[in-house]
Amino acid sequence: MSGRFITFEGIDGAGKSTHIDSVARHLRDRGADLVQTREPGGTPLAESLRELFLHRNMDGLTEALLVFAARRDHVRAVIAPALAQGRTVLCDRFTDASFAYQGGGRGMDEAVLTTLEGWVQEGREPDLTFWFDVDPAIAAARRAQAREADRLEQLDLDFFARVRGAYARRAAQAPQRIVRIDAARTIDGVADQIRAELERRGW
Ligand SMILES: Nc1ncnc2c1ncn2[C@@H]1O[C@H](COP(=O)(O)OP(=O)(O)OP(=O)(O)O)[C@@H](O)[C@H]1O
Ligand SMILES: Cc1cn([C@H]2C[C@H](O)[C@@H](COP(=O)(O)O)O2)c(=O)[nH]c1=O
Repeated sequence: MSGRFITFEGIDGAGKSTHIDSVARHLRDRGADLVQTREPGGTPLAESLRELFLHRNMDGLTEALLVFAARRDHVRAVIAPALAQGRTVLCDRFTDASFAYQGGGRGMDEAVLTTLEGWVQEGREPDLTFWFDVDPAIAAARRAQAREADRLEQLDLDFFARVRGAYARRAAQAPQRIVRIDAARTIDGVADQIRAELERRGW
């Protein structure tokens, strides 16, 4: 039996990383054999591409080609084998981020992204995606408290408003898969929403 593939999405600083470990604990306590990973990244090659992606200037198409190249290696080497073994994969970002950042944020043609998605994923997509939705100004304030900004995090609020809008459109297109989390709430309030969704699914 194929394992479950769960992804975590949202604008930078929405709070995804804060909650992935507790989702992992919740699922392990219920017997899941887990793989925790992230994008861009998750393999030595994809982590090298991540460093280039986060720190070198490039246009939207180059960004898309890099994240999908990293994804191809990650899917082949980590995600597909784990799912084939019946393991649960928790991934901090996946292809929804490409539609949100390169599509919504950079204005890339979605048809190009859809073609890359088809080549790279060969029909595989997440079973469940938690979309951490928060106002870009709140996310920016959280990031400013937490760390130095990387290349994308230095972009303005309009960029993140476009990214957020693209996530909202993706969620509307896939309401069974993409679950909106109100990430403006307290950390405990966000954790409650996630736990409720996992329990609703009996996971
Ligand atoms: N609900 C919340 N309320 C207040 N602060 C929060 C909340 N969730 C997370 N934070 C804080 O905001 C900062 C960013 O959180 P986190 O790193 O989890 O975001 P992220 O979505 O993973 O960001 P990125 O995608 O850029 O890595 C951290 O300092 C975290 O402690
Ligand atoms: C997968 C993916 C990611 N991005 C962007 C989104 C973030 O700004 C960074 C990753 O950093 P994080 O700390 O892991 O959130 O990369 C993107 O633009 N396109 C993608 O497909």
